[in-house]
Amino acid sequence: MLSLASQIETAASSPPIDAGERRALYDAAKKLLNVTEDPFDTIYRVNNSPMILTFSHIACELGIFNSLANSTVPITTTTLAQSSKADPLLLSRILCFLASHDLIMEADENSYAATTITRTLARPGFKAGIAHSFMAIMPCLLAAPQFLADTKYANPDDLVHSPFQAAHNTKEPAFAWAMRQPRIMDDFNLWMSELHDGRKSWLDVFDFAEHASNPSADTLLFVDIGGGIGQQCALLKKVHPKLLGRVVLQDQPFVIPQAIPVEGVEKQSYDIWTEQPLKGAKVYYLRNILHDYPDEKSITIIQNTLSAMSSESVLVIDEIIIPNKGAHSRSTEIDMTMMVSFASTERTEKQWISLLNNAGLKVLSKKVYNDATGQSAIIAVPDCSFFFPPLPHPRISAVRCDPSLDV
Ligand SMILES: C[S@@+](CC[C@H](N)C(=O)[O-])C[C@H]1O[C@@H](n2cnc3c(N)ncnc32)[C@H](O)[C@@H]1O
Repeated sequence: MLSLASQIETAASSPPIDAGERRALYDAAKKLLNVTEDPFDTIYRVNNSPMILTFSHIACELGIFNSLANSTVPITTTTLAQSSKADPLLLSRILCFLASHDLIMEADENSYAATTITRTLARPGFKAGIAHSFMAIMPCLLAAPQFLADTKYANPDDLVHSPFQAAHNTKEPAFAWAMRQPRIMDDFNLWMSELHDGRKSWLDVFDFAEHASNPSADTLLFVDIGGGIGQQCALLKKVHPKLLGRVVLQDQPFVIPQAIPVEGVEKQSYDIWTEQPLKGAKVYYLRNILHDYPDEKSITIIQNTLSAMSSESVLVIDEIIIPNKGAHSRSTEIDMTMMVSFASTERTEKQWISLLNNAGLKVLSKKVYNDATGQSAIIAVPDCSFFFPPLPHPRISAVRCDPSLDV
């Protein structure tokens, strides 16, 4: 055992560079931690976990991670107090806490330096993520126990009656409320951009060009329904710059003006509770929309889209699929966030299939593109057999004969 401990020490002082090797070592170390943790360590870790978020947020606001990350030499508490304008005594206590949790390194008495974690926390998008979690989500988590007790532990499914409304003292849905909070929206958008920037996306697992099959300039190529500020339209244009056809971003009237300007992307105000006005697009796309709503409302959104689909159309649903067994903590954490802030849900594979079938869709394929979160592209078309008289849909007839494609 001693030799294993010293091997771990060696690995810690010189971690592998290869991403795969690092991940394997990290996963193994986590397993080891879980089985070796002393009960007192467990209870203190659980009890005090909100402190990490709280004081990381405070340190971000004071610019501590940035100052350390930008310096090649350790910085004293006095200098950090001068640059942050915080009381040196207060700051010394916060720095001591951060160092004890390895978020920064104690180089000497009252002197600190950056670690890999410090540099991570100094990234603008990650800082924004911390601020968003602290200011928007944490109050909902605090309100959740009383809210769930008051509602007799019913599964929250009303987006204007969730811990969010109790926490933020509002009657509005979370998004409508957030739109009037510039700091929250700025942090959220920055955080979402950082989360998805340069990472795998649905376009890595869905062959858009093949599906579009030689579009012309006026082909309605892509409609991103509830597409927010238009990151996926921008991504599509970046990945397929030469593809002809119309790319349309749809969202609420107050969101559309905030969309990022991208040449060739049309913007349209559209309300998802009404029939889709753009008919016969090659690809309709819903990303992180259905997880905001319970099944009944999700079915309405899907059917409003379905009514516009032609035999050439597919619906791409870009959402987390939680495996029926063995979910990753990243996806269950997002599920809890959905519960407390939108009274909504991430869905398991079984729940997705049931929802989509009930909405009159047939799933052609589902492809996971982020193993940790289970974020996936679900490709679906109208299920002709659901309708009477049946709709002609060439893709369906082929698929329906091949039970191996059933997911
Ligand atoms: C969780 S965000 C997802 C945004 C984007 N699809 C993405 O994945 O980044 C939900 C989006 O749905 C939009 N939305 C909410 N209610 C809507 C409505 N009634 N009509 C159209 N869009 C709506 C919001 O404005 C927001 O942009």
